[in-house]
Amino acid sequence: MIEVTDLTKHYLHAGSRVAALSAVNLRIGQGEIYGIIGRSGAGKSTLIRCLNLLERPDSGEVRIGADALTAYSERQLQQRRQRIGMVFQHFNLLRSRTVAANVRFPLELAGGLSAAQMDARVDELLALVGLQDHQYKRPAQLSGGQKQRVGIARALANHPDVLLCDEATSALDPETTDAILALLADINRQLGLTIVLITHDMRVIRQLCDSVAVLDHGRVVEAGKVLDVFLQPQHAATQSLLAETGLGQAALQGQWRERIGTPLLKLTFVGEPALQPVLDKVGREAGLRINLLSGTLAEIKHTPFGLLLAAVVASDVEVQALPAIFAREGVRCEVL
Ligand SMILES: Nc1ncnc2c1ncn2[C@@H]1O[C@H](COP(=O)(O)OP(=O)(O)OP(=O)(O)O)[C@@H](O)[C@H]1O
Repeated sequence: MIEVTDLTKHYLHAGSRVAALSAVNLRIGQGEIYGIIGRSGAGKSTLIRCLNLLERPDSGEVRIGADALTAYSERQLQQRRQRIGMVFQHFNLLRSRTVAANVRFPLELAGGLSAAQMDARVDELLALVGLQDHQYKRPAQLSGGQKQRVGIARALANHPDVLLCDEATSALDPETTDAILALLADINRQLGLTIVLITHDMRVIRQLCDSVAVLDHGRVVEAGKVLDVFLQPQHAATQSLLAETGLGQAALQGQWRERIGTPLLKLTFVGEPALQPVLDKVGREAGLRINLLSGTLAEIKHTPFGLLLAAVVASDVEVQALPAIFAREGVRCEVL
């Protein structure tokens, strides 16, 4: 469990104090993949760097398991950081070293293993990230995705209990991003490792994370299970980030409410109902014609979900009865 309590951080800029983080609280469960999302300047980098105390907060506490990192001396922190892996946006590989030597580097720094033990560990890590055949190459001879695989192998070298990912896929194309996200999901499953990542991309959150916190102007404005936050976003910052993905209520509602002039239904399907012809069934049962205006079918971490906007020509009484009818089919219906 990672617990962040009342974390505050200011920077001095041109003689004035800029609040980068204001009273941030997070609870991240053991083995969870936890995403922190926000726009540029929201405080994401500052927050992730405060988690391993690369950045000292002004006040507040960071605990990882039983360790209160904020109370540690620099020397104690150096030791503890060896079990906090970090993956960077621009990989941060040593150019003069081979792939194997990059992965070996943190083992050399930590000490305690013989050369043969380090070699065996490097082989194991390269197999885990699928780079067995590239161990003698140098970073310049690798693709972006392969470089990030080296970065991930290096971060895992000393058996960390937490992996921090700082925009780990934002320098990669969409296909390579998918492959790296799949690798991180696989590592989380295989090793039971807690992963905390920062991103500005809701797609990363949707594909990979169990929980999410939305950061806005240095504050956590919303946090919870990804499914809940996606389907019922409470804060304007979350709604605006979701709208860009086509999954937000704002994008669904848009101008249509005014123009169509009939009640609109927002229908949310999670799991099996997302794949069933529920709209047709309910329309027949209620004797109403439901006109589909827009819709999305997607997955949140392998759970299918659908978000539909529909218009219905019906009396007020008939419309008010619809949420209960849809609920029987496992679909949430809101009359907008
Ligand atoms: N070293 C610094 N000195 C002064 N101000 C800083 C410093 N680092 C960050 N800030 C300010 O703190 C705030 C949060 O910055 P931070 O880099 O954490 O945001 P971010 O969400 O990671 O942004 P991005 O996505 O653009 O990297 C911003 O207003 C930024 O200008």
